[in-house]
Amino acid sequence: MTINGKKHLNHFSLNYPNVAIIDPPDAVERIHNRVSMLQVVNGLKIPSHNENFSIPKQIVIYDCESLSDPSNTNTLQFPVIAKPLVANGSATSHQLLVVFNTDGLNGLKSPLILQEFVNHGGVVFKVYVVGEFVQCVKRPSLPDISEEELGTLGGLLPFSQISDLTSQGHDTMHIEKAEMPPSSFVHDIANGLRRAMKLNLFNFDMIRDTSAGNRYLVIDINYFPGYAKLPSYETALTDFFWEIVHKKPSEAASLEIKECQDSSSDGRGPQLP
Ligand SMILES: Nc1ncnc2c1ncn2[C@@H]1O[C@H](COP(=O)(O)OP(=O)(O)OP(=O)(O)O)[C@@H](O)[C@H]1O
Ligand SMILES: [Mg+2]
Repeated sequence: MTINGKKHLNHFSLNYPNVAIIDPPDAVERIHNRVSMLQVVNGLKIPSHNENFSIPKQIVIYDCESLSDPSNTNTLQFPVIAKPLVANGSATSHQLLVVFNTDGLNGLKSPLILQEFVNHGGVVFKVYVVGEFVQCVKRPSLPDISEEELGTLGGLLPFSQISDLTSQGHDTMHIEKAEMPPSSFVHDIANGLRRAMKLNLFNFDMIRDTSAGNRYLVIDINYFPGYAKLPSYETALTDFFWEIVHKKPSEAASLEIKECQDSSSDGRGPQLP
């Protein structure tokens, strides 16, 4: 059954008043677009830390002809990553390219976003969220691109070929050595995103700027990611679902997300932590 939009959701909830809506479809839809996905990060307020977070500079291109006008792209510094605007799990929406100079812009297909590539030591921090459960893991990422290399590279390269650029591409020592971001910082961002997006089951990718060790950039948010890569995912997910199934509507009334989704008025049943 497809639930596509609020009208259907309300209809569904009225017919099945004891069914809990874990995450509303319109909130999931928001992270299927790489612009609205990261807007939420820009608006996020968390307690102060020595670390700060933002998103990489990016622009959206709806029409590739506009790429031939330098005034549309000269706010960005090369290299940039070209990402399809839509990020919905389809194979084409995850075909990314690194563009090294203006020549490379000719080979792109719209609609897309152009996002500045930030050197980050070849490590991405993947933060998994399951309700109030938060866990950060390190994973290999693209290698840094030096200014010297940049001058020698062609117009653009698909991601699959980037890891061959440097010897770091196949070496995992740098991942083991990489320091984790402070746990309280990660938790504050995760909880802030969970509330702002009104989603419980997602992960986000964060990188640490090599040139400023306390600067983190959120680059991607995925709904219901492959949790199998997360150690202990079975208990995190079963605890979460157990709590939902056993939570009475009256208990749910005091939960934070309830502020944003009034279940008593639309008959959706219990809302979630
Ligand atoms: N701005 C950036 N600077 C440097 N590296 C980046 C940047 N954006 C993305 N990357 C690298 O590219 C990878 C894929 O990017 P991203 O997650 O945005 O694409 P995706 O298609 O949504 O990927 P996935 O299918 O893993 O969710 C990241 O994990 C990271 O290694
Ligand atoms: Mg993604």
